[in-house]
Formats: sequence, C-alpha cells, structure tokens
Amino acid sequence: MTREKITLFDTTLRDGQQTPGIDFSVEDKIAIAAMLDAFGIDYVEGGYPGANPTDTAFFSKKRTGRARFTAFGMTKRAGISASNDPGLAALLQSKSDAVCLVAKSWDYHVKVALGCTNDENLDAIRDSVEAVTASGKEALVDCEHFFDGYKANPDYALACAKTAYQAGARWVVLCDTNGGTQPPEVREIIAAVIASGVPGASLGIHAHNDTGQAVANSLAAVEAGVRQIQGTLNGIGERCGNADLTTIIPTLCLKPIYADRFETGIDTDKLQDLTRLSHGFDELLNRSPFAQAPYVGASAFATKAGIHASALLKDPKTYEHVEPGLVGNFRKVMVSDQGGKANFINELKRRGIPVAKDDPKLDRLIEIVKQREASGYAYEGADGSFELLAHRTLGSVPDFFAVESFRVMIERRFDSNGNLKTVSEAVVKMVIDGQAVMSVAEGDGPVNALDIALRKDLGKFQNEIEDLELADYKVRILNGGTEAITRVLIESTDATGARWWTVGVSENIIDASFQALMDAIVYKLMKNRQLAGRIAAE
Ligand SMILES: CC(=O)SCCNC(=O)CCNC(=O)[C@H](O)C(C)(C)COP(=O)(O)OP(=O)(O)OC[C@H]1O[C@@H](n2cnc3c(N)ncnc32)[C@H](O)[C@@H]1OP(=O)(O)O
Ligand SMILES: CC(=O)C(=O)O
Repeated sequence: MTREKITLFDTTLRDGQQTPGIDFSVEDKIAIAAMLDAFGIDYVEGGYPGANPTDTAFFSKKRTGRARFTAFGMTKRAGISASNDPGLAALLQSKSDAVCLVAKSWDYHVKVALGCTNDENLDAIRDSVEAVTASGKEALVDCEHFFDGYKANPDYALACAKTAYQAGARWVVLCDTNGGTQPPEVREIIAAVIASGVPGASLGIHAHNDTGQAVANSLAAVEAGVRQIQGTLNGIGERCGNADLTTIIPTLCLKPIYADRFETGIDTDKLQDLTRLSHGFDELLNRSPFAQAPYVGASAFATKAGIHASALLKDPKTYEHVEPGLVGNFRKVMVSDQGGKANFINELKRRGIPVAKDDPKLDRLIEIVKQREASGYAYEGADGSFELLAHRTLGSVPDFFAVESFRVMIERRFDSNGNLKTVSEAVVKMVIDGQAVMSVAEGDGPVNALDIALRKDLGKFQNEIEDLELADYKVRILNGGTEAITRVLIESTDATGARWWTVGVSENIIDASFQALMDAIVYKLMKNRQLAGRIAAE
C-alpha cells in the first residue's frame, strides 16, 4: 500500500523566535537552518524579512539546499494595493522559495485588530496570495485563530480558507493561535473545512501548546485529513510553545497506526540523528536539554524502579515503547533507593565491577545506598561517588592520603586601597605517606579556597591532579528551617575529557562541599590507575 506523504514544516526560526528569552543571531539562524535542512525537514520558515535587520539579512541569501526556504509575513493592509504594500514587497524581494502569509480568519480580529471589513480582509488574502504566486514563489496561508474563528463564525472562517485556496495557495494552514482547542474539536472542524471544498492534501495544522495538546492536536489533524504539520525543535514558540517536532516525527515514523499509512521522508538513519539534533539545538541555545522530553530526553529510556529494571534487563520490551537506538537515544538503568539488585548489578557491570547476585556485599552496598539516600545523598546523579562507594564496599580503595583537619575563614576587611573586600581562606592539614602536609589558600569564596588548598600540595600525587578541573557545582537545600541539610554535587573533568559527578551531604555547606571535593580527587587518582571510570559503551 502506498503511504501518503506528511509534509514537515519547521517554524523554529520564526515562531520559535517569539519564545520569551530566545533571540537568534543571523549566524544562529544559518546554523539551525542547516541542521534542519540536513535532517530532512521539507520547509524551513526562517523569519520575517522586513520586520527586523536580522531577518532581512538572513533572507538576503537562500539558506537551504533541499528544504523550501520560507519567508513569513502578513497579508497586505486594507486600503492599499498589494503592489504598494512595503511589507509584502520585502517578502517578495527576499531570497525565499515560498512565502507563508499570516491572515486573519476570525471576524472578531478583523474588526478589532485590523479595523477593516470582512470583505476587505478576504480581498487582502486573495490579492496577497496572487502577488506571491505571480512573483514565482509558492504561497502558503496561515489562517490565524482559525479554530476560535470557526467557533464564532463558521461561514467567515471557511470563507477565509477557501479564498486562500482558490487564489492559489499551495497550503492553507489552520492555526490554533491561542492554543486552547481540544483534539475532538480539531477533528470536527477540519472535517467541516474539507467538506467545504478545501482538500486535506492542501491543509496544514499549526498548533500551540497552551493546554498541552499541541502534539495531540497535530496528530488529530492528520487523522482528520491534513497533510502538513507545522512545529518547532523541542517545542519552542510563543507562550507555551508550538507542536514539538522531536515528538511528532518519531511518532509518525515509529507508531504503526501512523507509519503504516504515512511517510515523512525522514528515513531510519536520519531518525537516529534525532536526539543529537534536539540536544545540538539546546546547546546552541545555551540551555540544558529537558530530561523528560519524549523520545530524546535523558530520562526517556531511564529506569529507576527495581521491579522495572529487573524485567527490562530480561527483555527491554517489557518497559520500553520503542527501542531507544531508533531515535539515537540510550537505555539507562539507574541506581538509587528505588533500585533492586538488577539495577545495581547492571550498573556495576557497566563500570567493570563484577559481583555475584548472591554476594552478601551486594546486599550491604544496596543497604548503604538506600540509607544514605534517605539522609540526602543522590547517587543517580553522582556516578563518581557511587563508584567509589561500590569499590569501598565490594573491594577496596587505596589510602592515597588522609585529611587530618581543615579550616575555612571568611573575613570582610579593607584592602590596602581602602576598598571593602570579602576574603575566603582555607587551611588543610593532610598526611601523605606518613608525612604531615599543610596547605593554605585564598579563593573567590570558601569552597573555592578549600578546593585550591586541597589540591595545592598532594605530595607525590600532585602532578597526577594537575589536569583535574571543577566543571560545575550545584547546591540544594533539602529541608527548610534550622534543620536544613545541604547536598552539594560537583562535576569534575580532566585532560582526557572524562566527566564525573561526586556528592556530599551535611548540615554545613562547606563540609558537604569538602566530601564531594575529596571524592572527586580520589576518583581521579583511581581513574589514573584504571581502577575507576572503566565505563562500558552504552
Ligand atoms: C500569530 C502570530 O504569531 S503572527 C506573527 C507575529 N509576529 C510578529 O509580530 C513578529 C514581527 N512583527 C514585527 O516586527 C512588527 O509587528 C511588524 C514589523 C510586522 C509591524 O510593525 P508595525 O507596522 O509597527 O505594526 P504593529 O506591530 O504595531 O501592529 C501590527 C499591525 O499589523 C496589522 N496586521 C496584523 N495582522 C495583519 C494581517 N494578517 N494582515 C494585514 N495586517 C495585519 C495590525 O492591524 C496592525 O496594524 P496598525 O499598525 O494599523 O494597527
Ligand atoms: C501564525 C501563527 O504563528 C499562529 O497563528 O499561531
């Protein structure tokens, strides 16, 4: 059976640009357009030429190879002709292949926002579409507020869609601009549009996520007959965002209910790039990927619960809806107080630490982890500390050095120029090979001072930790009030590029930091001796 094509339209660079806190430069746009083009998206909407210098510069050249490079802008204003409308002229002059015109389709908006008559708006839609097609570009029309408009005045909303179609728009896109429409309403209204004479093969859906239904509404629209989906990478977009293409694409490709009937043009190899695409985009935005994102999140195939892990390790299908590798993601079985023997054996094996299921030391390790997690530790995010704890419980860790004491002082004083300054100083006393060593250091803050002092003189191990760097530091207060417990997580890295997290917990933030710093150093010394960090490929 031949499958019908679902056309993928990406508006990351246009609606995504309307996300609070997101502001792309021309260079960002060039990089993102290239990523989308290479992935196999059919249309890349790049922005609004004429509205701002960035978008005008971006559209001074064609930026995609395979994908249709699409400019966005509004229909001509009422009262002037299409040929005299400067906004429309900027769209036609841009180096785009297609123009997506936003048109009002709710009579209330025509009256309130445009201040013109319903017929003048229909004329604006018709004349603008004709001007685009006459220029040799493909025309698309985003019918803004289509679903709300249909509920208020079905005849007028349908007239807008039909006018766009009859004027020559290749795609008439039904927009749930305010994001409040529900999937059954989407199905019903699209059936009415198709019955009015606009074929499903010319219809698209543009859904916002204000009730968390953008993906569901997009899929409902496909079921009802539309054949183009508009969305964004990682669901960015105005307010709560747009339909997330990183969820929609794998659903269309991997779920038989869609995959048996439709094709997206994204083949198996490309689909395996999906997680990389999603994370690469977040990297460009300088933000952490959302761990619980469907398909592509770090937790999407992570199993914490012991009962799940036990079955998953017998057959992954027991707790996975699709195989993680199909979208370029990984299975992860975590150790925590929610874990049973299966979680621990799997994680230890991954780290090259053999242990038998009936080894009483394994029961002891599980007991320690559960007790410690109850007191505030979190080992699922502290792989380095977990590995050290496992070595200490199941085998041994060399006594590289012993810390006799440490002291941290914070002083607010005037410096020699008379400026008030807060100074942190740390003193650490250690014993290495029977020899007492004392280090004193100043730092930007107390933890920094302690870190510098700890690593200032490690005797015969000093040259081994020269490349050790503190990459990240996170503090969490676990319960409020005077009983507050502090959990510190520290990420370390070294010249090999390896990264590991260590944890410390105490009523005192300096003490918690000290524990995490100590684990970071001991892990590094173990790693140098290939006693730790031997992680099997996932
Ligand atoms: C649902 C959506 O996401 S639509 C996309 C929205 N995106 C953006 O608005 C981002 C880019 N926009 C801009 O930079 C500016 O709004 C511009 C350059 C487009 C226009 O700026 P200005 O000319 O200063 O107008 P302003 O933004 O104040 O108001 C919008 C104008 O467009 C008119 N307009 C809005 N939609 C349409 C439409 N579909 N067709 C014709 N005119 C429209 C409004 O009536 C208003 O006209 P008015 O100034 O006579 O009252
Ligand atoms: C066009 C658009 O972005 C919307 O209606 O939401």
